[in-house]
Order: sequence, then structure tokens, then C-alpha cells
Amino acid sequence: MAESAEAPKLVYLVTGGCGFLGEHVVRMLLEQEPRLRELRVFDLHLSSWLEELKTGPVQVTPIQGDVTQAHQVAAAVSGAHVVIHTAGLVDVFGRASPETIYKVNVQGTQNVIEACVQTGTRFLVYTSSMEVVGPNVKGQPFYRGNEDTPYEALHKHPYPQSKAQAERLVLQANGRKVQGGLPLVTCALRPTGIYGEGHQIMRDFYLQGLRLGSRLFRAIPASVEHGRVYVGNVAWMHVLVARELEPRAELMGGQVYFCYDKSPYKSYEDFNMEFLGPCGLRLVGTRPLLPYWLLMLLATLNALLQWLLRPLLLYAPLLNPYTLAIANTTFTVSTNKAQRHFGYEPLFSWEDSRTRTILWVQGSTQ
Ligand SMILES: NC(=O)c1ccc[n+]([C@@H]2O[C@H](COP(=O)([O-])OP(=O)(O)OC[C@H]3O[C@@H](n4cnc5c(N)ncnc54)[C@H](O)[C@@H]3O)[C@@H](O)[C@H]2O)c1
Ligand SMILES: CC(C)CCC[C@@H](C)[C@H]1CC[C@H]2[C@@H]3[C@H](O)C=C4C[C@@H](O)CC[C@]4(C)[C@H]3CC[C@]12C
Repeated sequence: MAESAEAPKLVYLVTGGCGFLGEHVVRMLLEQEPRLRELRVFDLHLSSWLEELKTGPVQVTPIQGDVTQAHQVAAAVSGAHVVIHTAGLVDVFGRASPETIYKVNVQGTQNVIEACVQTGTRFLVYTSSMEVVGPNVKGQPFYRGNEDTPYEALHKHPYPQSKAQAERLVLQANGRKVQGGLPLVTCALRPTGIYGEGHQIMRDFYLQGLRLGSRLFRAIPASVEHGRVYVGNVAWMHVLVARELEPRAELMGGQVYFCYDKSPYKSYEDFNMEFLGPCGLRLVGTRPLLPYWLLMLLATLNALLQWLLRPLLLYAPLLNPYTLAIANTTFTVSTNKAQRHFGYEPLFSWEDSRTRTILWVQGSTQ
């Protein structure tokens, strides 16, 4: 990837390119990577917005495929300079079986690594998650920690377990010789809770608030901090990492980076109100309406109902013991590792991120 004003020649592949984050990565690459010749967008379900991108100067190639199918992945990776692997099964609600989560997140990632090795692709960026670290099963707080902060990463839930295992595979693959004999360079980005345009859970809370008479009821103490990061900044960080992996291979290969920006430290609900408030909702109560034990009882009942109803229908509400534990455990990051290693600065200010998200929430129900 030589720096030059030559004709664009790079080929990038984004797996999961039609997802919430993936779409932002795809659009950010088209805006911010002038050396791009072809952008391959690989996803299980291709979105119609891809069509409008085909008229630009970069060749956008949609590829409908499944990361669990090694041959499909190898065909998509072949000839790519960089792979940004964001495809994943994001399920903390019990919609998919643990086996399916494992297959997509772990086996799918292994397939991407093997495809890079077989076809000679040298640069792999993996979208990991804060949940690789925590909150852990003990509910211990992680208060504004960084990549080196000691923390017991103990998980029982299939989603964080699968992300942790996949991240390990990616990091261990750093340095493996790819076809042609050069070393593979990998790194992993760990976003906290991503928000922004396209964030379906934010939209669900908005719709629920409208149904409840433009109110939401506080469930989590305001003192519990939950890390959040704007999707545009997460996408920007992916683009920068992809760009800098070659010139800074020594420093960045095998590294993990939390994704961060200037979003304020707040509880999950207070943070959502930054957007839902201007959309006309209010959060009722300065303290949780229900005591924690009652909330946990409801969450456990939901889990029991899910299990009982499984043969008949899929019951997967937002509240279950795991989501309650995440929302109710402080987990925030404070780091400048990405700035030190590859010069990352957020592309979007907090004010900008907030405005863009508010406009999206307002428009998303019309
Ligand atoms: N949303 C968050 O808050 C958050 C936070 C940290 C990390 N992440 C990670 O970011 C990545 C993207 O998450 P998202 O929130 O955009 O989720 P998403 O569900 O919106 O996007 C995931 C995309 O992957 C695709 N996909 C799923 N299974 C696939 C398969 N078998 N083959 C090919 N494509 C497949 C989906 O179709 C979807 O387009 C995931 O790896 C997730 O673990 C998300
Ligand atoms: C008021 C609460 C009890 C309602 C439950 C909220 C719950 C659905 C939210 C809270 C925290 C959210 C997770 C968090 O932002 C971080 C991630 C990491 C990422 O890798 C996948 C998404 C996930 C798990 C968010 C899912 C929704 C959660 C649990």
C-alpha cells in the first residue's frame, strides 16, 4: 500500500457490510480512502442502498454470502488487500442458539483468517467488542479503564464468549505467513455500546416511550456508567486502522484498541435521553422505579418464559438477566492508545454525533 497520487488500486473487503456498523464503514471508506479501487461488501443479506453506491468512482461489489461457508469467504477475500471483518451475530437476547452464535462469530472468523492465509491477503481488521473484557459474570465495575487495566474477563453468555474466542484467533494469527510468504498483520477493535444512525435498539426505546405516553421509566441508577461510542467514529477508526496497518505493522500487529470518542460518561438510560429527550420523551424518576431484586425477578421470568415458549414461538424481550447485568454494571473506557499508535482523533464531535443521532431517531419512525 504505497503512498502515492497514482491511480487508486486497493481492494478492500468489508464483511457484514450491510449491518448497522458495516454500512457506516462502507460509506466512510468511500469518503475517506482515496486509494480505493474496489470495495467488496459481503453480507448474508444485501441491502438496497448498495445500488446507489455503484455510480461512484470506486467499484462497489456486493457479495451475498455466509461467513460460515469457507469457500464463499475464500472467493470473496481472494485478491483483496485488506479485510475488515465486522460480520457477526449480535445476540444477547436469546434469539439464536449458542451453537449458531459460535458458528458465525468463531467459525466465521476462523474462515476469514484461513482465507487471508490461503489467498495472500495480508491485512485483517477485526471488529471485536468491549464485552470481550466485560462486564464479567461477577458484575465487577470497570471504571474508565484502558487496554492494560487488569480485569477478570469471565463470561458465561455465548455472545461475549464467542467474541472473546474470535478475538483470540485473530490476534494469534498475527505473523502467520500468507500465500507468497509475507506475514499476516491483524488487529482488533473493541467498541463499547455503539449508537448513531441505524441503531435499532434506540429506535425501539423511542417507540416504547411513545406507546407509554412519551415517557420512559428509570430502571438503572444514574450512577452506573455505561460506555458508548458514536458509530461514525467507530467506522473512522476502522478506516484508519486499515490504512495504517501496513506502515505501522510492527507497532499495531496483534494489538487491541478500545473504540472511544468524546461521548459523555452516563448511565445507559441517561445517555439515551440525550437523543430521546429532544425527540419529546422524558425519563421518569431520579431513582429506579422498581427495586433491583424485582427487576432481576422480571428478567428471570422473561428467561423462563423464553425457555418454556421456545417450542412454540420466539420470545426474546430486551430485558433478561444478562442484559440487566450489562446495563447495571459500570463499564467505561478512558484511553488514548489509538491516538498514540495510529493518530486517531474522533472525526465527529459529541455535538455532531448527538445531532446526527437525534435527526435519525426523529426521521426513523416516519
Ligand atoms: N452494536 C454494538 O453496540 C456493538 C458493540 C461492539 C461490537 N459490535 C460488533 O460490531 C459488529 C457489527 O455489529 P452491528 O451492531 O453492526 O450488528 P448488525 O447485526 O447490525 O450487523 C452484523 C452484520 O453481519 C451480517 N451477518 C450476520 N451473520 C452473517 C453471516 N453468517 N455471514 C455473513 N454476514 C453475516 C448481518 O447480516 C449484518 O448485516 C459485530 O461483530 C459486533 O459484535 C457491535
Ligand atoms: C433499562 C435496561 C434494563 C434495559 C436493557 C438495555 C439493554 C437492552 C442494553 C444495555 C446495554 C446494551 C449492550 C451494550 O451497549 C454493549 C453491547 C456490546 C456489543 O458488542 C453488542 C451489543 C451490546 C451487548 C448492547 C446490547 C443492548 C444492551 C444489553
